[in-house]
Amino acid sequence: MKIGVIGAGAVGVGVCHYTLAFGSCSELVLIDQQIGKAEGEMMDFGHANSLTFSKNIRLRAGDDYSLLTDADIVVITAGAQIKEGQTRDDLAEINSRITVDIAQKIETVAPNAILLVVTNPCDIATYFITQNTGFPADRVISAGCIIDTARLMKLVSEKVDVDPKNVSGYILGEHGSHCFMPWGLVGVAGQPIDYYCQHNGFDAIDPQTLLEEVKQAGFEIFKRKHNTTHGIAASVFRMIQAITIDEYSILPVGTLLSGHYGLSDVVLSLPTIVNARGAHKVLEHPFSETETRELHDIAAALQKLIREVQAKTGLRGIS
Ligand SMILES: NC(=O)c1ccc[n+]([C@@H]2O[C@H](COP(=O)([O-])OP(=O)(O)OC[C@H]3O[C@@H](n4cnc5c(N)ncnc54)[C@H](O)[C@@H]3O)[C@@H](O)[C@H]2O)c1
Repeated sequence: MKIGVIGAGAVGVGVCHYTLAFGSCSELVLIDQQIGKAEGEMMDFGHANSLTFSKNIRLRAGDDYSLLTDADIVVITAGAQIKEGQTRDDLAEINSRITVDIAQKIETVAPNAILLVVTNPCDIATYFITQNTGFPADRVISAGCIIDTARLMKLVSEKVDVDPKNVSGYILGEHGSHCFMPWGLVGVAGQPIDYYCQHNGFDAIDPQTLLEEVKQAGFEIFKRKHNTTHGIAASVFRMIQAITIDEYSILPVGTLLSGHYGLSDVVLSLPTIVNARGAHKVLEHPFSETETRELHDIAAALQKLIREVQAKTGLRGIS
């Protein structure tokens, strides 16, 4: 298994760290336009190879895409980072150009790779990659709402005093402000969350307040340390594991919809089975009328942004 990471910034290095510490691959390649940054990080990681718990993974770094030849998975984290006061959508034009250019370069050397797109706005970037490269849609996956769902689990766990891993539920839609939370899917140990609170002495949780907390969680971190790294790196590692182990894991990742819920020409996060071949299947859930309307409204908002980016960049998009 050969894994590539594009972008030796905070997120890319975090993904490398998880992969080296907990993952399993024979070769890890870090690419950045700042060649010294990529090389320095890999030299630094390489010193862990001498320690007994470390796997002797071949480490490569540089700015040359031929290093990625025949890579199985490539994680794209390169691009502009949000500045204070900006939203993820403010990066749409610049990062769509950057990520499409990167994906086209990857295609020349690793056409069978599965691409995991992290660069924000990740669902828009993923959309443009599917439209401007030959990668099939099931092999271009946005990290989407995995991190938002992890934040939901953590927030609920703190309110009801349990391990976040015992909290179920999903944030779906866009990784950003256009997301929604099907309340009927939020629960603890199989119990609906309202029932759990009522029977275990906890105050009822207000869904709107909770959703707002989830949306703000990234910005709260950003205000303090000017990036978010550990949660997103762990989310990407979760995707890498689902692929390398052929786990058929159901993850709230973003994929190009083709008729699901009556939607096409947009990348949205929905519970999706991920296996060794990529996004195997998007699950169709019996959402309420309100939730289905929310999903369609989110799709419309993203398609508006796609059209704006298309007009400014000339990238292929919605016809
Ligand atoms: N999807 C998510 O949940 C999520 C979470 C956190 C961050 N992000 C996004 O991930 C991206 C990276 O964040 P970061 O904190 O690592 O940023 P960073 O600024 O620390 O690193 C970005 C790296 O990309 C490199 N780069 C830029 N353009 C490049 C190109 N064309 N080719 C090669 N390398 C290039 C830069 O040299 C830099 O090293 C940002 O877009 C950020 O918004 C997404």
